[in-house]
Formats: sequence, C-alpha cells, structure tokens
Amino acid sequence: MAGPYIFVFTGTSGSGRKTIAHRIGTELGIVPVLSCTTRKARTTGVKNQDYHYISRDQFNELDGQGQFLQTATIGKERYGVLSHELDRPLQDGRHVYLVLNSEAATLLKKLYGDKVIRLFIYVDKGTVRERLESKGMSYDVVERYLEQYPEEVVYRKQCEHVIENVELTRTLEQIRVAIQSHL
Ligand SMILES: Nc1ncnc2c1ncn2[C@@H]1O[C@H](COP(=O)(O)OP(=O)(O)OP(=O)(O)O)[C@@H](O)[C@H]1O
Ligand SMILES: Nc1nc2c(ncn2[C@@H]2O[C@H](COP(=O)(O)O)[C@@H](O)[C@H]2O)c(=O)[nH]1
Repeated sequence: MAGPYIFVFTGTSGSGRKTIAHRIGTELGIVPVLSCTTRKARTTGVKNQDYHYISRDQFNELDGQGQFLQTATIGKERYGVLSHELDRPLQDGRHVYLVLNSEAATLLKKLYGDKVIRLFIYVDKGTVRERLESKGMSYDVVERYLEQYPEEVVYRKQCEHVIENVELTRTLEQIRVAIQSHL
C-alpha cells in the first residue's frame, strides 16, 4: 500500500461534500483535518463538526505565526488549514481527509503529488439551491454560492474521481469503492 493518502472532497458548494466526507471518514477510520474559519457556525440543531470556528484575531495571529499551510478569503470570511494538523497524522502513517475548494485542492496536489486523491462531488444547480435553502441559508447567501457554480463545476476534469450526489446511499457506495481502490 502506498500512502498515507490525503483525500480531498471538493466540488460544487452545497453538493453534500461535508455530509459525505464525515460519513465515509468515520466509517473507514480516516482522520478529519478541519479548516479554521472566521465564519459563524450554521445552526442546524446538530453538533457542528465542520470547522474550527475561531475569531478573526485568532486567525490573524496564527497567520502571522506562519501556521497555515494555505488560507483563503471567501466573501468576508477567512479559511485555512493548519500545517501541523495535516502533517501530524501523515507522519503517523494515517490517511486523512479534508473538504476544500478547488484552489486549495490544487495547492495540496502541487505540494503532495500522488498522495492527494481529489473526489469531486456535484449536483445540478437547482438541487444546490434546494439543499442550501434547506440548511437555512438566506436568499442572498444562496445566490452568492450559485454565482460560483460555473467556475466550480469545470474543476471536475482535473480530479481523480467525479461523483454526482443524487441518492446519498448510492453516492456513499461509489465513494467507498473509489477510496478503497487506493488502499
Ligand atoms: N444525496 C442527498 N440527498 C439529499 N440531501 C442531501 C444529500 N447529500 C447531502 N444532502 C443535504 O444537502 C445539504 C448540503 O450538504 P453539505 O452541507 O454536506 O454540502 P457541502 O457541499 O459541504 O456544502 P457547503 O457548500 O456549504 O460547504 C445538507 O442539508 C445535507 O444534509
Ligand atoms: N481555500 C480554502 N477553501 C476552504 C477551506 N475550508 C473550506 N473551504 C471552502 O470554502 C468554501 C465555503 O465554505 P462554507 O463551509 O463556508 O460554505 C467551500 O467551498 C469550502 O470547501 C480552506 O481551508 N481553504
């Protein structure tokens, strides 16, 4: 077995990347590497395990110390992966997963080469709208995400696996097969 591998869940916003990543990661014992973000957690009623939610001051301090592997500003919020959170499990020989946009996925591919397996998850634009609205996002925020759709969807051509997330059980099975083909 080569590796350890870095599985990057990427794709169109609202396609179900986080749901799928956490379900498969837990099932296969792959270590989650959460980004830090300055955005507020969305209140869904369930404990939010998507990010490390930190203040802007904390983010700036970590950034000033050079602790981020990469950062991004999306809308008014900042996002970034702490280098040690990725490197530590890899040094222990453990596979990891992250949920990232195409920019960060490309950077990881450049830095880590064949260790990086990008899983591109997508749904059609109408379904994105329905799913984001069902998460309680406001009309304006949903519109902002949808504006990115044409740009996001072309990234599938560069990814190792491309999967449409229509029916969740079927998607999970396809992702399981895709990941296990590398292990
Ligand atoms: N196959 C599916 N069928 C129906 N609903 C789904 C499916 N997969 C995910 N969802 C729901 O769609 C919504 C968006 O999923 P999720 O938050 O995982 O997407 P995401 O791509 O991580 O979104 P974001 O762009 O906010 O990062 C959630 O409410 C989730 O429960
Ligand atoms: N470049 C980076 N993009 C990231 C990071 N963490 C998450 N993301 C992506 O940002 C958007 C918005 O996320 P949301 O949860 O606020 O809807 C989405 O595409 C994420 O995948 C990161 O560290 N760097």
